[in-house]
Amino acid sequence: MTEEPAGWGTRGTTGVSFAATLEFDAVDVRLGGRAVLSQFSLTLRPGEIVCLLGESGSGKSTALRVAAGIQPVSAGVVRINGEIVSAPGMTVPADRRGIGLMFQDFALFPHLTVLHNVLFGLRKLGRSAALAQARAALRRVGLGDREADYPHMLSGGQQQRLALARSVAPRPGVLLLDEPFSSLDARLRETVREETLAVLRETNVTSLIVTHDPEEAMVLGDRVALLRHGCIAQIGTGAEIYSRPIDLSAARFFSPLSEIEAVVSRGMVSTPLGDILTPDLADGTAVTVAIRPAGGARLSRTGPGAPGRIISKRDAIGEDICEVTVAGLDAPLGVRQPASTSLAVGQDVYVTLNREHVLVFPRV
Ligand SMILES: Nc1ncnc2c1ncn2[C@@H]1O[C@H](COP(=O)(O)OP(=O)(O)OP(=O)(O)O)[C@@H](O)[C@H]1O
Repeated sequence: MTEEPAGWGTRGTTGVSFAATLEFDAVDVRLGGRAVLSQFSLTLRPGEIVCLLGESGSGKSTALRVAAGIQPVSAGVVRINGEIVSAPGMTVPADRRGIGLMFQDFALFPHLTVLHNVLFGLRKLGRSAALAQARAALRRVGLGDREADYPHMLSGGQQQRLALARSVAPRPGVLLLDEPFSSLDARLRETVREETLAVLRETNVTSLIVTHDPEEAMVLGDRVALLRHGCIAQIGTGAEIYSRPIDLSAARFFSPLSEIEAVVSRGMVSTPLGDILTPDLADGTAVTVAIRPAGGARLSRTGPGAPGRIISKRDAIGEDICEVTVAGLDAPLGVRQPASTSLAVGQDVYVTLNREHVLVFPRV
């Protein structure tokens, strides 16, 4: 097992795929008598990267298995490049869909060398073309000098790179990735994620990535689809979903929130942290005001602002994570802000809201 992985290969040297469209059209999947996917519709444009984000059990992996042809559908159709590949009673098998798969456990063949793991997916090519394509893919992920090794001789990060090389070497039209970084430690994950994204961009392969990590989805996806109970609750760019979540539960998915209940009066809601204009809501509407720890409120030693007191403070890398009591609030307010030596537990501070990171949802 190698502890320190070597760097990745030269960017821009991956073969290019003929990117395909992938379309789920009103797909239902029933398992064990329950609806796991329900009227699930989603279209990926050629070369687009879409992340499926959702709670455990929301149906993300099932959607991926449907696209892969491993899971039959109970209703609806799936099309790849306009051709129906799944319909009730008809499932084109995975190896005839022009897709690549990458799973969280990498699913490498332990008894095959690094090179033969990649060659496995290139059996349809002639020997010399397959070798050239496999070696180019291995060089691109920085494993050009490891082709005779076996997977167990690679570090976790290198195994991930081998899995990526193996899945893009055949130049699939669609690549399906299920939690591809979840087995890597946090330090490695960021680099591997960046380089994987570079490879996906270079190959221009249409990619559907399953993740339960909102930050990962925002970093990777051209669009992010938020799945809830087997159908898409919201879809948009990561920034759109983060800044304009459709409801409180979508907002909670991205970060913990401090929540204040209030009622709209004269076009605004009054909170212990100040007034918030709500021109789109009728007077008398009961709302939840949700404040994000990162950016929602700011602490300073001098006013203006609502007076509060820091009751806990943790040091994250470059950030302070504080809890602040404010008169009139039922629970302490969570605030993350750039690290400052001037803030300490027990200290009196002033709290100001940043409207851009404060969300107001009508209560249902
Ligand atoms: N073979 C099966 N029989 C019955 N229920 C199943 C079967 N496979 C999956 N399910 C159920 O379907 C639901 C969705 O599963 P799925 O694996 O797609 O969710 P997920 O969003 O990928 O979750 P996770 O993030 O935990 O992997 C879950 O409630 C699961 O228990």
